[in-house]
Amino acid sequence: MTVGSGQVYVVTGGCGFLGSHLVRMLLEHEKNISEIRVFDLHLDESLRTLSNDRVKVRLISGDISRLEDVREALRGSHLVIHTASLVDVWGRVPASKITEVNVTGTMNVLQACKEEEVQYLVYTSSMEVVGPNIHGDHFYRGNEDTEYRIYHKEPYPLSKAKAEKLVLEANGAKIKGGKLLYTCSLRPTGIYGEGHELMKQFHRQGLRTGRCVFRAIPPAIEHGRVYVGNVAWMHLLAARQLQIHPSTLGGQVYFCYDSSPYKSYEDFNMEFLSACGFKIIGSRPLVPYFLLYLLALLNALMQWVLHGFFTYAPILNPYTLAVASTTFTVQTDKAEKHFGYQPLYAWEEAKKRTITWVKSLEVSRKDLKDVGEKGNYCCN
Ligand SMILES: NC(=O)c1ccc[n+]([C@@H]2O[C@H](COP(=O)([O-])OP(=O)(O)OC[C@H]3O[C@@H](n4cnc5c(N)ncnc54)[C@H](O)[C@@H]3O)[C@@H](O)[C@H]2O)c1
Ligand SMILES: C[C@@H](CO)CCC[C@@H](C)[C@H]1CC[C@H]2[C@@H]3[C@H](O)C=C4C[C@@H](O)CC[C@]4(C)[C@H]3CC[C@]12C
Repeated sequence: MTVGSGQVYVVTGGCGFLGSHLVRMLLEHEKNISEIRVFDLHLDESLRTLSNDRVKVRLISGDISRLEDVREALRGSHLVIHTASLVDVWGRVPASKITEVNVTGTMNVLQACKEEEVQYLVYTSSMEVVGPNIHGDHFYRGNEDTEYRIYHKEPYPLSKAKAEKLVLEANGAKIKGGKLLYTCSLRPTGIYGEGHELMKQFHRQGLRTGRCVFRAIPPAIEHGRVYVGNVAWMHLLAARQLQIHPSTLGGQVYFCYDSSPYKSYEDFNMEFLSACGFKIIGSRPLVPYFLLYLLALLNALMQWVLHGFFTYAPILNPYTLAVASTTFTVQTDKAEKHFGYQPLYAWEEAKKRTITWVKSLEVSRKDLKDVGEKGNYCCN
């Protein structure tokens, strides 16, 4: 295999949901690279096979919270896309671990950039660095300048906000050799698409309830969603343009957006699940909000009681309920203005791809155990 003399990109968390899409996106659309280093705690060996004549995909097993691992991965590279993170809003992982990976890990990436002379860093942040807040203030089609009462209490958003602040503060810092470091931060809303773990859970849950989804959230609550392919595309463009126009992109934050429709979390999921015969029951929530809130509180109490015996971490807790029940949607064109971003996938294409993937879950489940739901496999 002959590999050219292009740039070397490091993708931390490159085996994750977003990370693996990003690696594929770089391979297909970024002509200027000769090596992609996929740095992750848990390696997905299938990515190795993506190497081609032009680009080598190198899998590096390492822990972002260990500076030495990060330094080694970054040595001799040109640019880092830092997506590695512990994504947990359910209490599956202790808060200290989330901080260690998300905050200390990001400090390590910054430190390694300085010591290993890597000039460019694109950070995957989250809408959660802004909100929704626990007061339930709606953020209705806002942009990067919209005023909002930012209030963080939960470990995940708190850690993402701290990490993003560190990343932005590091913009313009001197690195070894005297050059400057340039950083920017991308803030996706709820990402969806092929490989989305939570969608798998909702799909499994729906099969258990006879392909019925019981409406819990008022349909008027808008929840921002963005297709994973477009998030990856925006990372690619940001990485490219950060090097060409560092003074424009450096130190900036950008929401990740595309043409996905503004809908409630449940109605949006139904865009895909309905293609597999799922139905949403109720045009309004079937359970009053206060009961749902009590259930969420009960779940939190159970988690606390059972702590030490086993990890009880159901999908519904007071925080996830607050996020799902508060409008948070983005309408902006900052990324378009600053670096020419336009979604690569139109909504219809993103939807088609996601439906194909959701349908493939049905096939694999059927192959696995032929679950005795015969006749229920009624994908259109
Ligand atoms: N999923 C979403 O809806 C969403 C929305 C906004 C932002 N984000 C952000 O996007 C990024 C990617 O999220 P995702 O949904 O693909 O999550 P993911 O869990 O699928 O991917 C994260 C990856 O990071 C790796 N990782 C975790 N701890 C590590 C460690 N100590 N060292 C090295 N690697 C480690 C994991 O193994 C995993 O492959 C994260 O930064 C997340 O905060 C996600
Ligand atoms: C009340 C339930 C009835 O069906 C629905 C609960 C749904 C919640 C579990 C999810 C609703 C919104 C999600 C979050 C959002 O999409 C954005 C996120 C940002 C990202 O950085 C991490 C994931 C998440 C926090 C995501 C998590 C799951 C929800 C809270």
